[in-house]
Amino acid sequence: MQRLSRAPAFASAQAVCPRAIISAKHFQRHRSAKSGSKRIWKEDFSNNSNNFSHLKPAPIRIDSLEGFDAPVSHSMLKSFERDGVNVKDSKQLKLARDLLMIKVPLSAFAASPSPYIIARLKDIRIVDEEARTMLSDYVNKVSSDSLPYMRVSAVADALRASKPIERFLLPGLYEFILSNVKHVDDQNLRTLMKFSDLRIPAEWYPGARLLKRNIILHVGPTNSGKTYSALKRLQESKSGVYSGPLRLLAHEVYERINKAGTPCNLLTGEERRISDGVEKWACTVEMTPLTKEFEVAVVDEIQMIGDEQRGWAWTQALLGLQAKEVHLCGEATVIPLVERICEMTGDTVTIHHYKRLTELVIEPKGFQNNFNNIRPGDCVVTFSRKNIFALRKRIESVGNLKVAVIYGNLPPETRAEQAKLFNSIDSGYDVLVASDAIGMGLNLNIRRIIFERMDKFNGKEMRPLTLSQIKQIAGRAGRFKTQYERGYVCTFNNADMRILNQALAVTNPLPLPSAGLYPTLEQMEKFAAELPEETFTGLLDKFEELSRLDGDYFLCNLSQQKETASMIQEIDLTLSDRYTLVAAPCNADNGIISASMMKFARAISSGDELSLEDSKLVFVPQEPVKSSEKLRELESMHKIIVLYLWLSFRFPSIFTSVEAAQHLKTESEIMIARSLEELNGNRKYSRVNRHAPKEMESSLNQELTYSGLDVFSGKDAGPIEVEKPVPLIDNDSRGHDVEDGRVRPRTPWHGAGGSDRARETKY
Ligand SMILES: Nc1ncnc2c1ncn2[C@@H]1O[C@H](COP(=O)(O)OP(=O)(O)OP(=O)(O)O)[C@@H](O)[C@H]1O
Repeated sequence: MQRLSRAPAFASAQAVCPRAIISAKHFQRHRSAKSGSKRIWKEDFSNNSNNFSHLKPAPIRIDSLEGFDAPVSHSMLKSFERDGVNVKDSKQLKLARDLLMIKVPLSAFAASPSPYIIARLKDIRIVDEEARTMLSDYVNKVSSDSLPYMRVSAVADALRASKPIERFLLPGLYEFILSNVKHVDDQNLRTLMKFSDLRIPAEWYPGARLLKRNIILHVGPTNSGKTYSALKRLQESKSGVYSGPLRLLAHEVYERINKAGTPCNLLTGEERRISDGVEKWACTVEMTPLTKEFEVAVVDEIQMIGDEQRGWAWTQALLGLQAKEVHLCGEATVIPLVERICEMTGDTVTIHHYKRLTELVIEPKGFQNNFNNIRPGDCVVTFSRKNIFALRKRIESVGNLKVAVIYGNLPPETRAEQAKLFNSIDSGYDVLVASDAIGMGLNLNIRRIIFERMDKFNGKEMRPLTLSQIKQIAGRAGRFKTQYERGYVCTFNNADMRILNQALAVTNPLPLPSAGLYPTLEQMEKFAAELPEETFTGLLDKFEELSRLDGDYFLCNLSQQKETASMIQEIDLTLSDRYTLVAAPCNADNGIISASMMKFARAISSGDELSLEDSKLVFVPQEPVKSSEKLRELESMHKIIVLYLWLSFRFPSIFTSVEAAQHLKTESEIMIARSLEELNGNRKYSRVNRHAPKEMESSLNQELTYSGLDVFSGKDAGPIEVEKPVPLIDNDSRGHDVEDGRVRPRTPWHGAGGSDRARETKY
C-alpha cells in the first residue's frame, strides 16, 4: 500500500505549542505546573466535582431567545413562576425550559469529563487545572447563552434527540479554546476544520439555489391522503420525480405512473430501468437525481430527515432538488425545521394539513393476554424474528386461523407478497404477525393493531418505541376504501395500555430538531489530503470530531460506515472506492455478508471481473428450508445478491453478471416465500408479563413530558385522563446561529499532505 510519510503528529504539536498562555479576560487561573499525569488528572476531576456546583443557569436574556410554540405541564409552569420566569412570555419560557433540561448534563460535562474529552484536550496540550478551568468557563458561557456557535436551544434540541452530548459540545469547545487560548494555533488544524465545516449545506447545491422553489408540505397522520395528493400533482406534471424511503414504494409509484400511460424511469440502489427521453422518475431517496431539472418533485416520509443513519438523504433531496415545485409528505413534526431550512435557502413554504380519512379507536379493555380474542384482520406487532414465528405458531394452534408474517429482514418483494396474502379475502390468510416493517410502504387491510410489546431492541438495549413509531404503526389499522374502514388498536398487556393511550393522545409531538448530513466525497478527499497516513475509519472519526454544524443539522451516525471501513482496511483501494463501499448495503455483523463484502472489495482492488457464480458465495436451495436458522441463511444469500447488484452499478466492469444475479434474486425470493409458508417455528411463545418500560429518561418520556402529559406511573393501565396541555401564545420563527468561524483548535493528527495527494494515495 502506498503511503506518504509525515512526522509524528503529537511531536509536532509539542514543538509548536508553548505552554498555556491564557487570555487574561477569560481565564484567570493557570493550570497547575507539572501535574500532567493521567492519575492526577483523574483525581483532580473526581475529587473536585463540587468545584462546579456554582454552575447555574444564567439569568434569562430576552433579546437572545428563540420562538417557542409548545405547551408545558402545569407543575413545570408553577416551578418556573417561582423562579421568576414570566411564563406568559414564550421566549422566556422556552429558554427556562431548555436551561432546566441542559443544566445537569452540562455540569456533568465540565465536572466529570469523560476520558474521551480529557484525551481530546490533552491532544491540544490542555491538561489539569487549565482544562478544568476551560471546561468550567465554556459551560458557563453556554449556559448564559452568549456563545453564538453553541446556543442553549441547540444543546437542548440535541439532548431531546438523544444525541451524544459530549460529541455535540466538542466542536464548540474547540472553537471556544481557539478564540481564547493563544498557544493553540495551528494552520493544519484550521484547514481540517475548514474542510469539515458543515454549517451551510444549502451552498452545496448551487443549481437548486438558482431556482425560485415553492416547497409544499403535506402533513398529517398516516392514512390521511398526503401522498395521494402529492402524487396527483406529479402525474399531472410534464416532468417529475418521486423519492421514497423504500424500494417497494419506488416500485409502486413506477408501476402506477406507467399504468396511467406515462412512461416512468425507475432508479434504486440496485435496479435501474431508464430510457432516454422519459421525464418521470421514481427513486429511492438516496438515488434522487440532483442534476436534472423537474417541474414537480415529491419527497415522501420527510420526517425521516431526522433519521440517525439515513437522514442525510432527505436533507440532500430537500436542499438539492432542482424543481420549482417540491412536495414533501410526512409528519407535522417537520414543519418548524423545514421552515427554518427554507428561510436559509430562500424558498417559499406552503403547508397543507390533512386529517385521517378513517377512524382509529383505542380498544379500552385491550387484548387481555387471551389468544382466543384474535380475529381475522388482526395484526400483532412484535420486534424479534423469533417472537414473530413463535406467535404465528401459537395463533395458528389456537383458532382456525392462518398467519402471514412480515419483518424487516425479508426481501421487499416477499414482504409485498405476504401483504397481498393477508389483504386477499380468498387467500386463506386471516391474521398478520409483523414487526415495525409494516410502518411504511405497504398497503395493508388491517382491522386491529395489537402491540405485543412497546419496546424494541436497538442493537444495544431495549428502548421504548418513540411516539412517531407508535403513531405510525397504530395508524396502519383501518384503511380508506377497504373492508376495515374503522381501525382499532390495543396492546397485549394491560400495563402497556397506559403508554398507548398517552402516546395517541399527543397532538403536538416534539418537533424534529435537526436534519442529517453526510460528508461529500469532495469534502472527504480534501480532508484526507491533510492526513495522508490516516485510515479511512480514522478519517471518519476525525471528521466527526471536528465537524461543525449549525443547530439545524447533525452529522449522521457513521458507525455502520466505520465498521465496513475497518473490515476492508487492509485491502488496497482508493479513497473514492472506500467512500463508495462504506455506503453499500452491508451488515458487518453478519459473517456471510461481511465475507462476501471482503471478496467483492478484493475484486475492486485487483480490477478483475467477478461473476456471482464464480464468486461461489451464493447458494439457493431447490427445496424450501425447514428451520428458522436456514431461512436466515437464505435471507443473507438474498442480501449478498442485492449487494452484488448494488456494486454492479458502481463498478460495472468488475461485477458483470447482472442478469444472472437478477435471476438468482428472483429464485431466492420464491424460495424464501415457500419456506415461510412451510416453516413451523420451533420456539414456544412465552408471554411477557411486564409493566411499562421503567426508563424515566426515555425518548418517549421526554416527548410525553414535552406534550404536557403525565409520564409512566408504572401502575396498571386502563384508559387514563389526559391533562389538558396549556397552549402558548407566540410562535416565532427560529434564528440561525450561522457564523463564519475563524478559529480552529490544534489536534495531534497533523499531516503534511497537499490537496492533490489524496487522489494518488491508496487508502
Ligand atoms: N381522494 C382519494 N381518493 C381515493 N383514494 C384515496 C384518496 N386519498 C387517499 N386515498 C387512498 O387512501 C390511502 C391512504 O392515502 P395515502 O397513502 O396518500 O396516505 P398518507 O397520508 O400518505 O399515509 P401513509 O403514510 O399511510 O402513506 C391510499 O390507499 C390512497 O390511495
